[in-house]
Amino acid sequence: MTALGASFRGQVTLDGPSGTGKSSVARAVALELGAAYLDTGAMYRAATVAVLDAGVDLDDDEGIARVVREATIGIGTDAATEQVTVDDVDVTDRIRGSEVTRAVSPVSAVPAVRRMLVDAQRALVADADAVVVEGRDIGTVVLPDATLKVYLTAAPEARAERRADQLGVTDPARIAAIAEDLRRRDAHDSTRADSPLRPAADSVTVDSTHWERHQTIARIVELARERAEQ
Ligand SMILES: Nc1ncnc2c1ncn2[C@@H]1O[C@H](COP(=O)(O)OP(=O)(O)O)[C@@H](O)[C@H]1O
Ligand SMILES: Nc1ccn([C@@H]2O[C@H](COP(=O)(O)OP(=O)(O)O)[C@@H](O)[C@H]2O)c(=O)n1
Repeated sequence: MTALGASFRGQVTLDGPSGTGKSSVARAVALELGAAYLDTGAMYRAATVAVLDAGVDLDDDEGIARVVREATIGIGTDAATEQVTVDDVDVTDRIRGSEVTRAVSPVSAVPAVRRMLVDAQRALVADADAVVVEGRDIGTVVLPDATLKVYLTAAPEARAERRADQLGVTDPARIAAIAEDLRRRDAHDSTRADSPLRPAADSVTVDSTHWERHQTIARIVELARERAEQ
């Protein structure tokens, strides 16, 4: 049957390092496929807000796990809206701030935190006929039987430039600091013991270095429709 206009049923996972375009691309792919959407990074960021507000040390794995267990993280699966809450307080803007960005990798490396959030992620998408889920371990751990697994990459310079543009930063010294921050977080995410960032064996790598955003979106929609028809 023809792919054009056909409704998509299945799961698409999008993993990759920071600044490759996962969030913006995944949301657009979900809208185009008429699918639900889950930003798992936003969940780890919300957990980090709870940890920071509790004043727990970032070396204290047990303390971190206790705070995250007691926090109620609210996140929707509608690609058209973005709202994240912690204990009913809206943290949608705060989770993108530099304080949270600096602390999120150590919080997300705590195995007990990952177990809680992975369970929550599976529950959130369990009833969806079609869903796009993005993060670091979605194809490898959260949804190992997904219809299509994409590993999104881009050259480090392109990623830093995109993040700088997104934040409205033009000063070369600040762009260099953003690049260093991405490098440090990717190294932390890729080398942690529990569910490190890596491509799933059955993933398709999409390199967006020389592509416009719309080209990346079109390629992933095409791959998803092809896969769903097989
Ligand atoms: N292919 C692309 N070319 C140029 N800019 C892009 C591309 N993909 C995404 N962007 C931009 O890069 C920035 C970072 O994207 P984002 O979706 O936040 O990445 P991630 O979720 O992987 O960290 C956004 O401003 C986005 O619009
Ligand atoms: N599935 C996921 C998603 C995010 N994360 C963690 O959460 C952090 C923030 O994820 P994000 O997707 O919001 O980050 P960006 O790529 O948008 O910068 C990552 O650096 C990881 O440390 C994770 O461990 N597992």
